[in-house]
Amino acid sequence: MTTDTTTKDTAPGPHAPGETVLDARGVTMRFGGLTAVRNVDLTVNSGEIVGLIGPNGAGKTTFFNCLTGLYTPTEGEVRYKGKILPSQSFKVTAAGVARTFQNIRLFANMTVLENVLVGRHTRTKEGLWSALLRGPGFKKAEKASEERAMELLEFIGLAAKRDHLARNLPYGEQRKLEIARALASEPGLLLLDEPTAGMNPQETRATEELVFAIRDMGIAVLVIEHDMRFIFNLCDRVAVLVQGEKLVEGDSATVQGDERVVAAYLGEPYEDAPGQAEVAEVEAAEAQADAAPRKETDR
Ligand SMILES: Nc1ncnc2c1ncn2[C@@H]1O[C@H](COP(=O)(O)OP(=O)(O)OP(=O)(O)O)[C@@H](O)[C@H]1O
Repeated sequence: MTTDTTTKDTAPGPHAPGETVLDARGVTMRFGGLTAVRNVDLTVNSGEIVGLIGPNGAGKTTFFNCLTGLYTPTEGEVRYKGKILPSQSFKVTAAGVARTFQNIRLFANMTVLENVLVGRHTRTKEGLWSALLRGPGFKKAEKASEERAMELLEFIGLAAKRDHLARNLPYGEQRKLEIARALASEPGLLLLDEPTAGMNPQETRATEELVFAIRDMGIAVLVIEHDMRFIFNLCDRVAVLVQGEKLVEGDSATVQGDERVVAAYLGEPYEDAPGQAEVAEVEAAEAQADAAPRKETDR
C-alpha cells in the first residue's frame, strides 16, 4: 500500500488539523408524511473518523443523501469547510466530498482502471463524457490522470487487476474499487455507506486498515456501518440515529455504555422509556413465581 498524498489538477487541497470539515445543522428530511431525518446536527473535523450507526430504517442513508446533494434537505443546512454545499451531487463531489453507496455502483463492463479514471472527471478539465469517449482533450490529460489512478490502485491493492472488468472482481474487491473511485476525486471528506457489507472477517479487518490509511492521507471520514466491532475499533466519534433523530453522540466507550443505544438495538426499554412500568410489572410477577415453592409434580 503506498501512501502518496499528492493532490493534483483542481483538487481542493489539504486542510488544517482540527478544522471543521463537515458541519450539518438542523438537517430534516421529510417524504410526504414521513420524517426520515429530524433536526440532526453533525460535525466531522479533519483527521477524524466519525461513525453513524442506528437500526434499520433509522435514516442514516437518507442523511448521507442530504449531505451529498442527492436530496435537498427539507430544513437545515450543510457546510463543507464553511461553505454551504450545492444541491447537485456532482457539484458536491467537485467541492471535495466523495461517497460510496450501500449498493455497489461501478461501471460493470469497464475495467478497474477505467472506473477510477471516471472518478477523476471532477478533477480534470475534460469532464465525464470526454473521459468516457476518450476524446482529444482527454488523451492530453490522460497520462497524468492514469498515473494518479494507478497510485490509487496501488494504495487500494488492485493495481495488478487494472485491466480486469469490474464485474469480474470478487465482491470485496468491488467495494475496494468503489473506494478507489471515490478517492480519485481527491476529496477532503469521504462518506462510506456500509463499506464492509457482505465481507468476510478478514476483508473487514483489511477495510479497517484501509480506512485508517485514508484518514492518515488527510481525508476525514464519515462511515455508516452495521458491524459494531468495525465501528467501535475505527471511529473517534460515533453518532447514533434512531427513528431519524440523533439519540447519542460520543466516543466508542461512551456510546457502547449508553443504555439507550442498547435499548434502541435490542428493543429493550430504558429508564423512563414508554412501557417500562409494564416490564417492571412482568418482572415482579416472574420473580414472585420463581420464589414460590414448587409443587411435587413440577419437579
Ligand atoms: N425516497 C424515499 N421516499 C420515501 N421514504 C423513504 C425514501 N428513502 C427512505 N425512506 C424512508 O425513510 C426511512 C429511513 O430510511 P433510510 O434508508 O435512510 O434508513 P437507514 O438507517 O439507512 O436504514 P438501513 O440501515 O436499513 O439502510 C425509512 O422509513 C425509509 O423507508
